[in-house]
This record gives sequence, C-alpha cells and structure tokens, in this order.
Amino acid sequence: MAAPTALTVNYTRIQTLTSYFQHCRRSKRWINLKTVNRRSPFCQSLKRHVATVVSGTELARQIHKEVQSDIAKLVAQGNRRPHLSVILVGDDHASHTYVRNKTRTASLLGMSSSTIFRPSSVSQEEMLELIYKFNKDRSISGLLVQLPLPAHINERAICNAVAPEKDVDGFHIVNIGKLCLDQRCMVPATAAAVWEIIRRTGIETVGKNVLVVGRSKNVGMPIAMLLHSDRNHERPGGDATVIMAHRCTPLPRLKELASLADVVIAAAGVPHLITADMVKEGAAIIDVGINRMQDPVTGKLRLVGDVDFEAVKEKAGFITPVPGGVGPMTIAMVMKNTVTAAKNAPTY
Ligand SMILES: Nc1nc2c(c(=O)[nH]1)N[C@@H](CN(C=O)c1ccc(C(=O)N[C@@H](CCC(=O)O)C(=O)O)cc1)CN2
Ligand SMILES: [Mg+2]
Repeated sequence: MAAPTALTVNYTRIQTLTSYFQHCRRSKRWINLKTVNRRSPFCQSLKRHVATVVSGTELARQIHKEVQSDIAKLVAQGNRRPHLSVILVGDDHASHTYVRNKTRTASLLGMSSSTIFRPSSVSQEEMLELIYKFNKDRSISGLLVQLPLPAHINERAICNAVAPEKDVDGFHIVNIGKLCLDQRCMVPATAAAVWEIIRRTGIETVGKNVLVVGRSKNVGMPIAMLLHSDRNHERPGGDATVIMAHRCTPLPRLKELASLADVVIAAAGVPHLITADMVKEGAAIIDVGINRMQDPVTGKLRLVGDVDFEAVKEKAGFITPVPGGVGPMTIAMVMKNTVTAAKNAPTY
C-alpha cells in the first residue's frame, strides 16, 4: 500500500529544508526556524502531509477474497464445506453484533455456520458439555465461545475445553504455548489482524522500536509475541524491539516510550490515551481500542479508539481508524482461521 507517501513526505521536507539552508548560507543569513517567514515559498512545503489512513475494511475485503477462493478450492476437491460454530452467552448487545458479523461474513464467503445461544444463567458444566459435544462433531471445523462470559464462569476453563485444532480464537493454552514458542498455531484473531495490517501496508518492523500499550492475554500479549519474535522461525515474527506499557507505566514514561517508537499499538481500552505530543513524526499507529463514549454535542454514544485520531493523523505516517480499522480485520482473521482449521481437519 501507500508506503511511498510517508517517504515522499519526508524526502520533500528534507529537500525543502536543504534548499532553505543553502539559500540562507548564500544570503549569509542565520537560520532561526522560529523567525522563519511562514509565507516564504520554502515554508509552504514545511507543512506536513497527514498520515496514510489504513482502511481495515479494505484490507478485510482482500482477505475475504482469498478465503472465499480457498473455500471454493476445498469444496471443489471434494472436502466438506468449512463450518464455524459460535457459542454466545447472555444478551450483551455488542457481543450479539460481533457474532452476527462473524456468521454473516462466514456465509458470504461460502462457509456454513451456527450460533448456539445460552442465557447468562447458564452453568459452567452445561457450557463444557456443549463444547465437548462440538469438539467431537466432525461437521464443525471451527468453534469459538464469544467473550466476555458471565462472572460465575471460568473463562480459562472454557477456552481450554475447546479442541486446540478447532480453536479459531487461538485462546487454548496449547495454542498460546505454541505462539510463545514461535510454533505454527492458531493466532488470536485481533493479534493476527494487527500483523496483517502491518504486513499488507508495508510497515517495516525488523529492528524497529514497537510499543504495545496494553498487556491483555488475548490482545496485547499475543501482539507483542508476534512482533518481537524471529522472522525465520516456524511461525515468523516481526524481529522488532518490543516494549510493553500498561496501567502501571507512569504517563511521563509512556510519553517517553511512545516518542521513541516507530510503531505504536494501542490496546489499553483507554479512550484517546495516545495523543499527538507523544508520537514520533512518521510513526505507524495501530489503534485496537473500542470505547463507547457519549458525544458531548449530540449526547449519542460514539465509538472512539485509544488514539486521538484527528490530532495524531497530522503527525503519523500511518494510522488505523476506529471504526473501520482493526475491527473488520479481526472478523476476517476468524474466517481465515476457520479455513485453516478445515484444511487441517482429518478426512476420515
Ligand atoms: N471469542 C472472542 N471474543 C471476543 C473477541 C474475540 O476475538 N474472540 N474480540 C472482541 C470482540 N470482537 C470479536 O469477537 C470484535 C470486536 C469489534 C469488531 C469490529 O468490527 N468493530 C468495529 C466497530 C463495531 C462496533 O462495535 O460498533 C470496528 O472497529 O470497525 C469486531 C470483532 C471481544 N470478544
Ligand atoms: Mg477498528
């Protein structure tokens, strides 16, 4: 994608500054950028271009096409059509929306799917029994339990009950273990989404400074695992120098770390935590945050990320929006994981 934009911006800027310096040297003037005449032709192009906004919706479309074609090939070869099963507990509105998006996308791409609804009073035993039944069902390629679960259910026990080969969320302890050991595995969809955004946009990570803000086991941790690990291992990594910040990182330290980062992944769940003064010019900013906030003008709920998008886009090289960034890519990666599960399923 538009990697040259950022380069062009910097190059233009360097060129402009160089000719300004040459001009000043020729006219024997001291260069004091504070007293630079802002109307001079040199200064007009000192104005920075805004970041390339990376559309997760567009990238997700690319992945959908690839997944659709993989499914068509699998089926044409006489294999079973991939099937995604989802277990959805309770009546959380957002969870229902996400699950609907998953099953809708599955059917658009040529997969079958099913959602099993349970009330929030469901017992852990009933959940485990359901999962064991689905694990054995050969018509199901991929299985996921939508999170969060009610407080009386042990989320870890549920994630570990899903058969690792059907675990399209990559939350089973075996898949997490493999991820940490750089082995081929089901990569959690949000982390896989961030990885694909970086790769498909041409954002460099080898030897670069990456700051992951947020250390959740389902998002921040797997993203950091992917980005710091070795590109030549079985499950290739980004070979970056990764630093993780979290709620115990003092704000001045967060600012310091962010100002050194070539890539910032914001996954803290704190609206507008990352502000323009923190980030390095030209950095790539990936916003994983999904926060619902009341708009002070309209009073309506509005979706905002962990990044102050409007201000940061004036300084960054690349930036993902919320909505329309990591979110749609997360759904696309669940689809990709389901096809991988179908491909790896035994044919007997
Ligand atoms: N079992 C899982 N539970 C949860 C996961 C997960 O990966 N597996 N992640 C999140 C929810 N999630 C997917 O399940 C998810 C969240 C957001 C989006 C998305 O497309 N967001 C849109 C905005 C939509 C909105 O909320 O209005 C966007 O960012 O453009 C997709 C998937 C927690 N649970
Ligand atoms: Mg998004």
